[in-house]
Amino acid sequence: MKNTALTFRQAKEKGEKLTMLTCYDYSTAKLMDESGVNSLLVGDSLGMVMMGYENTLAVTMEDMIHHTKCVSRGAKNALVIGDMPFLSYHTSVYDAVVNAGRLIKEGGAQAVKLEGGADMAETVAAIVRAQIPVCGHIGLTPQSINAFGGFKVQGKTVEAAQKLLDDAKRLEDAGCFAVVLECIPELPARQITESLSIPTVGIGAGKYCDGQVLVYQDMLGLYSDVTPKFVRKFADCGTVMREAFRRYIEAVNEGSFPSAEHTFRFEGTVSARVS
Ligand SMILES: Nc1nc(=O)c2c([nH]1)NC[C@@H]1CN(c3ccc(C(=O)N[C@@H](CCC(=O)O)C(=O)O)cc3)CN21
Ligand SMILES: CC(C)C(=O)C(=O)O
Ligand SMILES: [Mg+2]
Repeated sequence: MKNTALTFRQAKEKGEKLTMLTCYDYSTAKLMDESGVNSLLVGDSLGMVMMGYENTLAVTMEDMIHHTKCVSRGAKNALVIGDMPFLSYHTSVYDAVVNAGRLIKEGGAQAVKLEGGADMAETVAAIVRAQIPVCGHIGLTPQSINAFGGFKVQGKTVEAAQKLLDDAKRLEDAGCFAVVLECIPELPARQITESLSIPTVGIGAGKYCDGQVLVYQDMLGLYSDVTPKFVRKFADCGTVMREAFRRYIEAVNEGSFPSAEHTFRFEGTVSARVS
């Protein structure tokens, strides 16, 4: 059955965990959907893992729409969430609603995600008024890299943790159906999770969150430019892929590929050569 913003809220009421993975293309979306993940996040992390940028700031609405289209076509049951890229919602509430709408209308997503807390509450409320479900995102918000001075753990002091809890509550009040907690210690993540009626989805936020999300290239061992402490490699697909590419090159070079089974049959006689 199709996961929706509503089933996210209900999962928390039932005490069921939620799973989310980032996804950027059709074939991977199908594989993930078939494995039963609740949600596919077309993250602006695609700037790093798909495009090779050092951070997420250069990602455009066109990049996000392109990849969201690809993922939507492959997701039968998973909720597709389109990530709003840097500067697509900071310039005005109007811009935010228009750009959120594009991820839905053009990208085929069922929800959007944006970074920020109390400062974005008004923006979130306006998008929700347009009937677009919004997922919040607080803690390490990568689009704030220049303000933070790097990808750094947030909410380490009592004051910072209190601010995160206030932000989370403002997002819930503004109408978010879920909130991502990125790179914060276990205790504040647990307190936020217990204080909200909407689910928290953690990435580097410990085990007490209602759900978890990982960048799929990280969990498959396909990307190593940044290696956050919170990543578990569930498979070493990088090694599998490198080895397959090497075997292909070797087979072509030695002439064992393509063999007869991969070659089309000619129907004329061997002597009737084309000239
Ligand atoms: N491939 C990938 N995986 C991600 O999880 C991810 C992205 N890209 N791009 C967008 C953001 C950036 N993220 C990051 C990137 C680096 C760290 C990192 O290196 N953190 C340090 C903590 C530093 C500190 O102690 O403050 C670590 O050791 O985990 C964390 C999150 C998470 N997101
Ligand atoms: C890491 C997740 C939460 C994200 O925002 C992204 O992939 O862009
Ligand atoms: Mg993101």
